[in-house]
Amino acid sequence: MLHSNLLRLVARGSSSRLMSTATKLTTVEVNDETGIATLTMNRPPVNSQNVQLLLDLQASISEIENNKSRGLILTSAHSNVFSAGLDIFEMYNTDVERLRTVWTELQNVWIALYGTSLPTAAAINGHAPAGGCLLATACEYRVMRPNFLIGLNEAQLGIIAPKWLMSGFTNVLPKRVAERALTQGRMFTTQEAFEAGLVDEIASSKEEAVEKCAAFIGSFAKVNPLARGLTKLQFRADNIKEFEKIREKDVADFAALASSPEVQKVMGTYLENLKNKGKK
Ligand SMILES: CC/C=C\C/C=C\C/C=C\C/C=C/C(=O)SCCNC(=O)CCNC(=O)[C@H](O)C(C)(C)COP(=O)(O)OP(=O)(O)OC[C@H]1O[C@@H](n2cnc3c(N)ncnc32)[C@H](O)[C@@H]1OP(=O)(O)O
Repeated sequence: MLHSNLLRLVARGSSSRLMSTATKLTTVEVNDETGIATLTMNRPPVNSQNVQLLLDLQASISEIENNKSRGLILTSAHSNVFSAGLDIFEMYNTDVERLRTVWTELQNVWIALYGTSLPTAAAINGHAPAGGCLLATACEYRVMRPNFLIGLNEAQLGIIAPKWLMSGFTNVLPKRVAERALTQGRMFTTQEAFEAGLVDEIASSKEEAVEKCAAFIGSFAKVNPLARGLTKLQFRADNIKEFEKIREKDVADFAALASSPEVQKVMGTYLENLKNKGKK
């Protein structure tokens, strides 16, 4: 019998191990040769981030930190979407407590990923709007497949992303480019994202994206891991401190904003458009 919380299984041949987790919406596979863990989001159809996916992501990040992996690659099990961002269905017509939980768990995932000392990279094998872009930009390196879209489109939805949520984005883009993109709610094509520096490389397949991410993580092979990790965290310390200061208030602000009739109306219209898109 497989125990869901501790067994390590031989998954594909002898070169990688699927680390069993208590989770269902993410999997963790560690490459035996490189020691790098691949964390795959698997919530069909578009990895929209409901509370369960956010909890599973946290559990998988902890597992990777605890199993002495050399780095973490975040990717998606789906062919054309990395993650569609927060699950709008879960935020629509719900109570304030649920909204507080959604936001608290989004914060928890972000800080776990942004604040890990492990080397991290995102193999972006599909669209990455809003919360999808948030996860990708929490990583240190991004490789994306062609002809997809990535960006923080909140302004287009009439909503405001808090500063911590933008900080991965503003870390990697020049201030002027970031300001314009955020105020426009701009979605970048893969090529545009590459030219702007939002993604570091383009790969023609998911496998190639994962390989390029592994090569980035491998580039630290000769660097002392403690020195590397502490240096990374010094770069991120200001954003993390700012976030910790406003964390509680941010949950209250989000719950108030997302439960307001105006934003609920935006969500309703948005969901209608998404549903109608499927019928066209
Ligand atoms: C509107 C938000 C309001 C308030 C929040 C307030 C403040 C928060 C500030 C910032 C934090 C972050 C917020 C977010 O992340 S909000 C989510 C933003 N996401 C998007 O705008 C992406 C929407 N989706 C798409 O653009 C496309 O689906 C996508 C390009 C990802 C994939 O396209 P594709 O053609 O492959 O699939 P679709 O047919 O469009 O979708 C398939 C299926 O999935 C459902 N779907 C898509 N996205 C979501 C989602 N984010 N949440 C829930 N469900 C989603 C879609 O309805 C389809 O369902 P079905 O018709 O049943 O098959």
